Amino acid sequence: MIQDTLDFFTSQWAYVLLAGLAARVLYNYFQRGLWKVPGPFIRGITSIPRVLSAYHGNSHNDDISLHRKYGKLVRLGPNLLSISDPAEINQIYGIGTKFIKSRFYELSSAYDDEGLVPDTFVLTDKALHTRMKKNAANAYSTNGLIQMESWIEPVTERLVRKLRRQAGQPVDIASLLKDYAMDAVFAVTFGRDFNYVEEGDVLKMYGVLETVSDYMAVIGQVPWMHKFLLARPLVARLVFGEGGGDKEMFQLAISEIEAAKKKQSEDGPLTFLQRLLLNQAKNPASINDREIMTHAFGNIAAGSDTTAIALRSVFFHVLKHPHVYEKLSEEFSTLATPVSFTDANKLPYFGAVIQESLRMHPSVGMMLARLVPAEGAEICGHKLPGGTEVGINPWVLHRDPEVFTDPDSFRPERWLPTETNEEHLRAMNRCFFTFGHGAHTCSGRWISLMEIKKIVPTLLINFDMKLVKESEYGFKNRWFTPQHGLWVEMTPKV
Ligand code: HEM
Repeated sequence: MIQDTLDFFTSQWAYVLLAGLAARVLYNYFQRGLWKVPGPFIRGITSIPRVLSAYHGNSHNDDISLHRKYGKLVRLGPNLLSISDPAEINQIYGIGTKFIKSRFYELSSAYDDEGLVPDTFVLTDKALHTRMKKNAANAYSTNGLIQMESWIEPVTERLVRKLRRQAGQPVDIASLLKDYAMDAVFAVTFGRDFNYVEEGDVLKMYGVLETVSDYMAVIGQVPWMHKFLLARPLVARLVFGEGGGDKEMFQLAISEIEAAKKKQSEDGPLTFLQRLLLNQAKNPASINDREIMTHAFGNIAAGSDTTAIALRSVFFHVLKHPHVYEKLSEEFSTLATPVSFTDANKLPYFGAVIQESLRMHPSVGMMLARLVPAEGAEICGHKLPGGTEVGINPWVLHRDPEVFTDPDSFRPERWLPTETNEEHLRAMNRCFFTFGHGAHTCSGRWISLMEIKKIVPTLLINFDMKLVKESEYGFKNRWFTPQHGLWVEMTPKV
């Protein structure tokens, strides 16, 4: 009997394979009642088109097109739904939400001898997440920020000096801005930097961060594969080398903590790290060394590429639109030098230019994915079962014409009360997703805004800037959306 069955399967293997495949396709499509959600049929049966879209670095445009065709809720994969509906923001991302981060984030989770490193970016444990948010809140606050500002000053001066040396020839500021952002985030975090602006990637971190970002973008669409890939120590060693990847960054953060502990003082402008050590000295139970290390490491991983992308977007859009350049230069003429964050933060047109540049080109190009809680949820009129992966992609929401009129046009004026009424402005601000939203909103938002608000006026005050070789500007969506080829001619003003 058994032999007969085996004989049947071996002689008819092609049909058996086809039947298995058909069963899987049907299961994918009809599973969990998601078949009623609008979207292309193929997206409901397999993740392959989604993986390919991510691989080609164009998933933001694919997602925008799908939403324009299918509406506010679109099925992007068998268990993956994209949402572009302001009415659903609170339910999914609000402070008290029951939705947690999806398995997508496991791909960037780091582990040490004690287990999962408690990086707020990946935590699904709400209590631990709240503790981590709280124990560094004053270091990320605008109050803490003013203290950290002076640490960025030497980095800003260094960049200006370098650009002066390169005057008269086209300079690709895309890579320079990345070096600047790296030095700046090191400077505010540790009170010292590694002179990326002059020396380049001395710590060999760019390759690691790029690999992680590429990996998240593509394998993040099929996160079950992670356990066969970088989650395996052997594979991680093959990709990053012995002791490579996050381990070296941890080590760096740990040695900075040890050094900072030796010269701890409340005097002078505090760095991010000193602020956390002070919190620990005042209330040892509130934060331990491992948590301090995690925050410091998180700053470098989360705060360099993202800020560089934002800076490139601001410069690209300003240089591409001469009337914006002119208006901005006029506003900057009121600023004293060196430019202070407090002064720059008061300029309304500059604020609008930043907001619009970050709307046009958010640093994160894929959905901020969450899991529907076990009891299920109703989203855009559809009852979704627990465990469905849902999320809003900043690129999609920012191109929603119901929220942002003429969404493909760069128009800073839309953010000013002279053009947009209070109610609509509130709605636009709620849909501004560049820094995420709610419980997991970006902790370092003000650190990056401080960097932007200092370096943009500083460069435009010091140089006449002209965009050249515009066709070389572009980007691939790799979860992060890092642009390349921002060629500029810099002419010193004095
Ligand atoms: C323009 C620059 C930046 C952008 C566009 C940006 C964007 C984001 C986004 C979208 C998230 C939320 C991810 C999610 O919900 O899944 C996030 C989280 C985070 N960002 Fe940023 N970021 C920027 C700069 C920074 C900087 C400079 C730092 C640190 C110095 C930083 C630290 C963090 C941390 C720690 C989180 C995790 C917060 C949490 O989950 O509670 N970011 N960022």
